[in-house]
Amino acid sequence: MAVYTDVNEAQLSRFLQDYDVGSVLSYKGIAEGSENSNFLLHAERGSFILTLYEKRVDQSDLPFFLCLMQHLARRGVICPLPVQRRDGELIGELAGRPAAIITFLEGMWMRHPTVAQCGEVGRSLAQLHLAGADFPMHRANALAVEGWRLLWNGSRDRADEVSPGLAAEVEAEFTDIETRWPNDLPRGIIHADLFPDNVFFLGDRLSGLIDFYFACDDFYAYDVATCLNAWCFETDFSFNPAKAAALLTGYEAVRPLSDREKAALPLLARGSALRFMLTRLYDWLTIPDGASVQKRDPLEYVAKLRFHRDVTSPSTYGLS
Ligand SMILES: Nc1ncnc2c1ncn2[C@@H]1O[C@H](COP(=O)(O)OP(=O)(O)O)[C@@H](O)[C@H]1O
Ligand SMILES: N[C@@H](CCOP(=O)(O)O)C(=O)O
Repeated sequence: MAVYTDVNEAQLSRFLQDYDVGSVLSYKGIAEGSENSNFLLHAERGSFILTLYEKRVDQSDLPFFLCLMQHLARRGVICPLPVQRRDGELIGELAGRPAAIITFLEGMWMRHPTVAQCGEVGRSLAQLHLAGADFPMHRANALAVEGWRLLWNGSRDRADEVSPGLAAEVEAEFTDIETRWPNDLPRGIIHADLFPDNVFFLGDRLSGLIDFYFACDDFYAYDVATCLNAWCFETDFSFNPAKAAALLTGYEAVRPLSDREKAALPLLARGSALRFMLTRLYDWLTIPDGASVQKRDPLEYVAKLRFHRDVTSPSTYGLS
């Protein structure tokens, strides 16, 4: 689910008086998503997504996320455009939560993306990186290497409940990854969560990137590594080299990777797999069974971690 906070008609009508979108025609909660409460809103002047920001989002980050979407949309990235209130602000308050309206994007996310769609994602990711280069705001990656430790401290003692031996395996990963993590690769604004459920398609044409609520400053190649993990493995967790080659070729058609970025990819992909394994593990152990939030399988990311651990050359990903 992703409606944690309910909104009644009177509250919504009052909220919309601060916007120039006309009156409500209809609205309904959206089940997908996990962080915030989202509603599909049909108003007299169009269709929008209404988001109420919940506790997992730090309110002080909201101007960064919304101004970033505005910046990227103005530079041609196909992403939602936040709607300005009459007073020029992007954030209001609804049902006691900070709230915003963004434009609705047509399309569907792909549960089984094709090789061609992976190429489109690579291309769009590189466009996002270039378009974000002159964005004046900054946000440190709260889920960079140091942040992983905090998550791990909250789950280490129970990790073996999920898979025997997992605690020792993850400890060894931390030691290796923390020691070897690069500190001087090209960096800038990254999406940081560009999974298939955050990318819409109309056929093979990419029609939108959404969910910028993990966006931050970090290595561009780390964002590429996250996409390799999210897009280029099959449901049995096997790696699909054709999808990886297409994703990287699409990316490099817009922003070529340097030799150092390419050489770092196996380690970055391992680190990214560890990051998503840790958030999933934490949720797996802390969200009660039967809660309406969808829990994602941490073992999927253990399998990806193991795959990258054995990669000795970026050529495995289709790079020369
Ligand atoms: N701009 C948009 N256009 C169309 N649908 C959207 C848009 N933004 C969000 N959605 C819908 O809302 C769902 C949840 O959005 P998302 O930003 O991923 O939420 P969360 O941050 O809670 O994970 C998406 O899966 C999609 O169905
Ligand atoms: N993509 C992450 C979870 C974040 O969920 P989202 O609904 O905000 O995209 C994962 O798969 O672990």
